[in-house]
Amino acid sequence: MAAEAMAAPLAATPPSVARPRPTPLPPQPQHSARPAPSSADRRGGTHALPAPTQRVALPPAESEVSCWLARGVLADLIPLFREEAIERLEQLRALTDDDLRELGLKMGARLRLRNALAAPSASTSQERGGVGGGAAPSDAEREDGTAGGETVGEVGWEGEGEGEGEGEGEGGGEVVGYHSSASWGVRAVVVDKQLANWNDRWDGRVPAGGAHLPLDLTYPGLVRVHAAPPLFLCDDFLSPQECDDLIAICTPLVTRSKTDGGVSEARTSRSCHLERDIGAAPALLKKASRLTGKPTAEMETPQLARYERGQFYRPHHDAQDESLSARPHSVGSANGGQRICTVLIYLNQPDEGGFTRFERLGIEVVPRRGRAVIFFPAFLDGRIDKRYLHEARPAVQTKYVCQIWIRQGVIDDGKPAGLGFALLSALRESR
Ligand SMILES: O=C(O)CCC(=O)C(=O)O
Ligand SMILES: [Fe+2]
Repeated sequence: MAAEAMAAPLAATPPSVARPRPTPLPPQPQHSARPAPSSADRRGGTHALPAPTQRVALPPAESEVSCWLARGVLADLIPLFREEAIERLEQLRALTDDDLRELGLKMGARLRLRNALAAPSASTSQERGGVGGGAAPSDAEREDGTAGGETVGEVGWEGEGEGEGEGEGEGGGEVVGYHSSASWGVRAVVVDKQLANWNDRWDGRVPAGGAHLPLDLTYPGLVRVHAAPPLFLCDDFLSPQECDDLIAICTPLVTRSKTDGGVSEARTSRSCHLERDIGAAPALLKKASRLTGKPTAEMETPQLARYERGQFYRPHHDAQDESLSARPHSVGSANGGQRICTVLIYLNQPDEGGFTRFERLGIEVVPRRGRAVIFFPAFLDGRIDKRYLHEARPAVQTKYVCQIWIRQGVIDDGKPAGLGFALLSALRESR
């Protein structure tokens, strides 16, 4: 389904591996004659919001109950409550002992559940801004602040640009800064020429006149580490507690990650999606919103992913590659438009491996707990920016990440939050 294709980034394959055939796409709605203004327009940008969206299912996201159960010793009950569509903690609380017995829960499980619900951690996520209690996993965390890998040099920061409008010329770029301290960790890599000229129908030219989503450059900790195209890091984007919460949620929920064509040998991690309005998601999306100026309704449900030793995500673009699509712009315009910004956050800090490599920029980002990497898979107008080809290098130790993909416009996920969507659409229409 088209929306799933967008929610799971397109996997691209190196030349030695057969390229997966683009998934045939269902008929797509046409752009409306009069697109509504986008948030960027309101900020003075020039791009147009994609057509009113078609209601297309997004990948299934985990419910509040699943996330809460996942945090404690109750993960075994997730399938049961999923099956019964018990999604909110208040629904769970309303179940009587008889109800639970009827659902087939043994006395031991009923007791565990009752005790867990009585604990302070069982207040709703909205009240707490987090998800239930339970010990966070202790894997792969380092407190000494170091990260593996050789760092090849140090240069001073050359100031921060405005994050857009540099999109002309050849695909090369300039690393404006990386730090010699490995704990800081952006390192230059020798660009693999084959990948740099890799056969994704990119001739090395960057579309003229392209602008990227502007960021709030005053966001605490935001640093531009690559000039053109811009690539930003933001350390401590998430606190250690927020990272631990997300890791704890994702551990029992993840299933094999998919790409545009479903399960693929190009992407071997496991992942899940969180509802936008429950658990840790709202706080997470709020930060992304502050950073990008985009409303959370224009963000996909956050994804959590886990890589075990040896798992990877081969070079790919996060945006729909129109040149590979049978219907240019189709997936993007179907619901929310193209992905124009990726906020990738590392939730833990492996000692080695798991770097995010941008081969065409000649840099690798070192995973560091709480660090966000921000880049722009497509320009504001929806054209893909192929300079951001990237991959997750094979993990050596378990690695956890969280991804937030921001679209050109509002995503209609068919959820009650659709009220917000409807209001926003109405507001935009009336302008
Ligand atoms: O895990 C990483 O380092 C990169 C993940 C990624 O590129 C993706 O999920 O689209
Ligand atoms: Fe990606």
